[in-house]
Amino acid sequence: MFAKDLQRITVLGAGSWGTAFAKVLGDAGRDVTIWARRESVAAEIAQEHTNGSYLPDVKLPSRITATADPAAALDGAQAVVLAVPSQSLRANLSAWKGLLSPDSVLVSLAKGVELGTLKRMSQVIAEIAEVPDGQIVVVSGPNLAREIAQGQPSAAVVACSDHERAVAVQRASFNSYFRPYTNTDVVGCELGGACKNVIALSCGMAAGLGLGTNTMATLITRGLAEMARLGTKLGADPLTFAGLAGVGDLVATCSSPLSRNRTFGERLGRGETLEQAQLAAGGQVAEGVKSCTSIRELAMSLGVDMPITDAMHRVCHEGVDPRKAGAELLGRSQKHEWS
Ligand SMILES: NC(=O)C1=CN([C@@H]2O[C@H](COP(=O)(O)OP(=O)(O)OC[C@H]3O[C@@H](n4cnc5c(N)ncnc54)[C@H](O)[C@@H]3O)[C@@H](O)[C@H]2O)C=CC1
Ligand SMILES: O=C(CO)COP(=O)(O)O
Repeated sequence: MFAKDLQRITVLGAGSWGTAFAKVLGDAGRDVTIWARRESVAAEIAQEHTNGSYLPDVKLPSRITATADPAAALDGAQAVVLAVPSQSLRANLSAWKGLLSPDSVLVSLAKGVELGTLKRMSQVIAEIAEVPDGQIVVVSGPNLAREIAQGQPSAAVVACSDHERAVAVQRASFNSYFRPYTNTDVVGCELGGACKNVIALSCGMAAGLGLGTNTMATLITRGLAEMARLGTKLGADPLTFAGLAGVGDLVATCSSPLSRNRTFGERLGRGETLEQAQLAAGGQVAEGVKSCTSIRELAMSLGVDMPITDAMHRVCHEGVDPRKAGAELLGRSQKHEWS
């Protein structure tokens, strides 16, 4: 039986969002332990209550502790928040598997689709942790880590096929600046989160090319159309894409200079190479760079047309010039808005 009042929560991953979400939980009155890969980051969080590498100038609640030892971090956890990048979730979770309590609620923060398997993060978690879908909760929405860590108001979606578990995570994360809504459409929420990173790359690229608001709005709206096409083909509720995990996150990520994906795209648009943009990202993850390939493959396998995603894959991985990719997008055969 899972605990309806999730009091002891472990966050695995001390990057931007893992740390900001730990703060959300701490500010909601929960006892939080963060696992950090680096000893120095764990020590800084535990002793100074800061994580300067990822969230400079943010003070964390003193009730948050941290360790670099996963066994110590997971001891007694009623919920485990997975806050590592999508493409490393499988390897990390495989290493932690034997340390998880069978009843823990597993909360996924990652926004991506796995290369090779083309699986959503909750599918990877179900496979590796060998837990039923109803034990996995997805958090998604317009949640730029820096703004949330500063206590700026934001809402999110907490999605789980088991409504009671979604409610438990909703209660555990609700505070004066963070307002989570429940949803049972896990597929739609996960695809919204993964696909918007790719569209944010395209918006950044357009900005880097010196293009303005009309282009941006076009990419956001047509990006929404293509993610909804993929989602509904996979059984998602079309309404989800009109919500926080769809249009909400698209608008935030595509328009904010804080977005790593948008920033990455902007560098490519200005003429930097993939390697230069990666170097400038300083190790922080821009998920869209890999997800454009996995989402494109997933769409192709289902016969779903995703032209912006396809263009991003070709720019990032086939050396196509952003200007040429843009011209090709515009020159596609003419069609009805909803066909
Ligand atoms: N930063 C944000 O504003 C938001 C991020 N997300 C999603 O949350 C997930 C985690 O993102 P962030 O915390 O921002 O990432 P980040 O790059 O800031 O931190 C990643 C964390 O994972 C750890 N890690 C463990 N194994 C790793 C490996 N093999 N490679 C790289 N890092 C590894 C790193 O040490 C670090 O603590 C991503 O899927 C991202 O799309 C979702 C909402 C908001
Ligand atoms: O997911 C996010 C906001 O909701 C963060 O976007 P970036 O990963 O592009 O920074």
